[in-house]
Amino acid sequence: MRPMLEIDLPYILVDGRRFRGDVRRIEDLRPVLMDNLSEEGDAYYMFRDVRPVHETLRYDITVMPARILGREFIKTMGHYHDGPYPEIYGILRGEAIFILQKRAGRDEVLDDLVLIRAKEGEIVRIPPYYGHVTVNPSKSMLVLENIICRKCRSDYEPYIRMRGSAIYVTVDGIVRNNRYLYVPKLREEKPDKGEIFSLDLKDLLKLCPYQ
Ligand SMILES: O=P(O)(O)OC[C@H]1O[C@H](O)[C@H](O)[C@@H](O)[C@@H]1O
Repeated sequence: MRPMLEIDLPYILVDGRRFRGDVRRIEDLRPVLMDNLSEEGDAYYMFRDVRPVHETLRYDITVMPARILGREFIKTMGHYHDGPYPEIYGILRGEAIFILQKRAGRDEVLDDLVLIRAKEGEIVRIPPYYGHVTVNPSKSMLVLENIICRKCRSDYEPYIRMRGSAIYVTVDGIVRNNRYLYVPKLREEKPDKGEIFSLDLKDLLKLCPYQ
């Protein structure tokens, strides 16, 4: 069942419990943005461990108000995981574009690039070894839920070094990031229907391989 959620930034109430989020600022996003920007302010809010799932898994909520940064729609920093950890996202409110990419040995050479458009009531799975960025391409607030293995750490360095993912989602459409040396043809995939709390625990436990 989806959580009862009230948003009063920088706080949220999840099933009646109040949490204060960690804030990702526009200044933090600067190194991964297409355009050079002098703007400042809050970009998005990350609320971690806000509902129990299982001792090995963490459930987070991310709230990203709509905003345009230069020509780009607001997005997450982007990261790879430090091991073979998949991740599952659900869209609680709004619309999202997920950009997934898989490296072929070096940060600047990819062997897969995938775009997934998802809206409220849909699920997106991040496979092991895929880096991922989530964009809010709309005029409304995006609210995401995600479940991830507690052991998993995020590696932001490749996204900072490459100045974001291989493509940017802008008001003029998709723009290629020319810092990448080789990028395969962009594939578009569909999300699944559903909410992550309706998934089987057996399915969710696959998020923590080898335990
Ligand atoms: O870590 P970022 O690229 O900024 O993305 C933001 C989100 O990423 C992960 O999925 C975390 O589990 C979330 O807690 C976080 O809010």
